[in-house]
Amino acid sequence: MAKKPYPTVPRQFPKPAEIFELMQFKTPTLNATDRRLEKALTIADLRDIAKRRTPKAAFDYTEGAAEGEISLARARQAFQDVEFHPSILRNVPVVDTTREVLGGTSALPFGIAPTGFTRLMQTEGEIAGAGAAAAAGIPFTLSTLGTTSIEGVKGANPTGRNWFQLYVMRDREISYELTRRAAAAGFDTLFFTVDTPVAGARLRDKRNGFSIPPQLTPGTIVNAIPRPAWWINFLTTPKLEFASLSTTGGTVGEMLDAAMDPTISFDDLDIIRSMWPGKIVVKGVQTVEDAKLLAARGVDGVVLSNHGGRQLDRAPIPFHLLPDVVREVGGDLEVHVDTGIMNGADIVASVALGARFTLIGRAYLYGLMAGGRRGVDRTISILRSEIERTMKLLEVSTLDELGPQHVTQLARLQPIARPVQAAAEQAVAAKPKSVRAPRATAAKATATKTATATVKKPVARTAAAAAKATPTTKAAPKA
Ligand SMILES: Cc1cc2nc3c(=O)[nH]c(=O)nc-3n(C[C@H](O)[C@H](O)[C@H](O)COP(=O)(O)O)c2cc1C
Repeated sequence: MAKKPYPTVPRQFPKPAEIFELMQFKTPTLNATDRRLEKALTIADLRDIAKRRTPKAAFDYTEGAAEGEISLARARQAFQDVEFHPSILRNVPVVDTTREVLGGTSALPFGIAPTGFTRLMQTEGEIAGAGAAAAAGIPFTLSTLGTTSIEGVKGANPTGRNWFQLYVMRDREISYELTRRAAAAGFDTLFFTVDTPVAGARLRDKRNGFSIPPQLTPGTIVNAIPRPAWWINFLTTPKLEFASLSTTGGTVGEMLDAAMDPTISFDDLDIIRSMWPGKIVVKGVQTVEDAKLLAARGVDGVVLSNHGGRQLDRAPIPFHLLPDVVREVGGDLEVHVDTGIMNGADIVASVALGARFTLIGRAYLYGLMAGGRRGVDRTISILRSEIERTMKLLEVSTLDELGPQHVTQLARLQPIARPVQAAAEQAVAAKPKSVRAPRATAAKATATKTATATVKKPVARTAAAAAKATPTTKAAPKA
């Protein structure tokens, strides 16, 4: 045979031992839920499973946000627009993900956010959430609109950390009584939610005709056929209802509107604070100015949050607020952040920019809908491995080593407040000062002044945003 003009790999007969080596099959997972969950590698995968298994109205109630759902989309986008700056050769064989938060420890830098009507998503509801949190060593937050009682959650997480989220309602006594019960049950922190003076417009609920309690219509029956497990769970477990409130029917939005009080104020915060023996955190802070007011009032923490986009649409992106708020009040109180977290790397980025802690809402609920308690365990384990992997790739061994040098927030939408203010300032400067304005003009001048003052704050933020890295300066680490 003619010699080949290039080197070749020698050929042989297949060896049985080598074939056998290739045939080491994995023992099959017998439990169907585990089998399903094993295939979920990301929170987005859990979401896909959740969507297949949950009736449309319940899934949409969970996944949906307010109006055009722009707040949520932007918050998620902001996390995707993170650029990380890894260090190298720092010898990091293991990472420590524990975090001191609000006077206690959490094994991971996130906890489970308060969510209302949770047993709608899957019948195990808060019991699954609190149990999974207990197993993982992270805090669980029970909502005022929860479907399991304060004492029921304590039973599911007897030795771990439980937090209680409070809505101050029209009937103040209901809120005061819940506060007393949560304190008596040993919940260590109260989250006072302030972004819900009225309900946001959850249009999916309206379109789906979703009401409390859920009603059977021809549409829901057709939708139920491919989702028998959810219905079997629903019909064979205790009635789905709010554990701490009696409801009057209608959508969740209509119920919220009936229960909430748009007149709540800082005085209510002071009253609740005087009643609560533990730590108090205000959830739903959306401006630097409000964070400063709260720091001056001595609260223990704030959650930068727009309620997962379920309240005001086109609200500020909490993750973008983070550096400014941390700079202004980070020395006085703990700054937490939520809305849009779908990946452990989102949590790492938040910690790097100064968040003491983060909360997960839908990421937890997707797991719950995908597989009850096991699904929530899966959510936590996915996020844990993403956090650990990101830390190892950044070559930091503790969360405290993370800093702004590790993250650039790439700007996508630039505020245009600056030219507006510049024009207003120019107009004021152009006015001859020596001429005494007649009455009407004086009134106009005052109006211009007010307009200038109101655009000033966004401009200050604009300047801060501009100082953040933009796509053109993206290689520069954030100061
Ligand atoms: C279905 C659902 C119900 C919620 N219910 C409450 C609630 O009762 N009280 C509250 O303070 N926040 C509530 N939230 C907001 C969450 O606590 C959290 O701020 C939000 O989910 C974070 O955004 P994410 O879902 O993108 O993680 C709810 C969120 C969802 C998705």
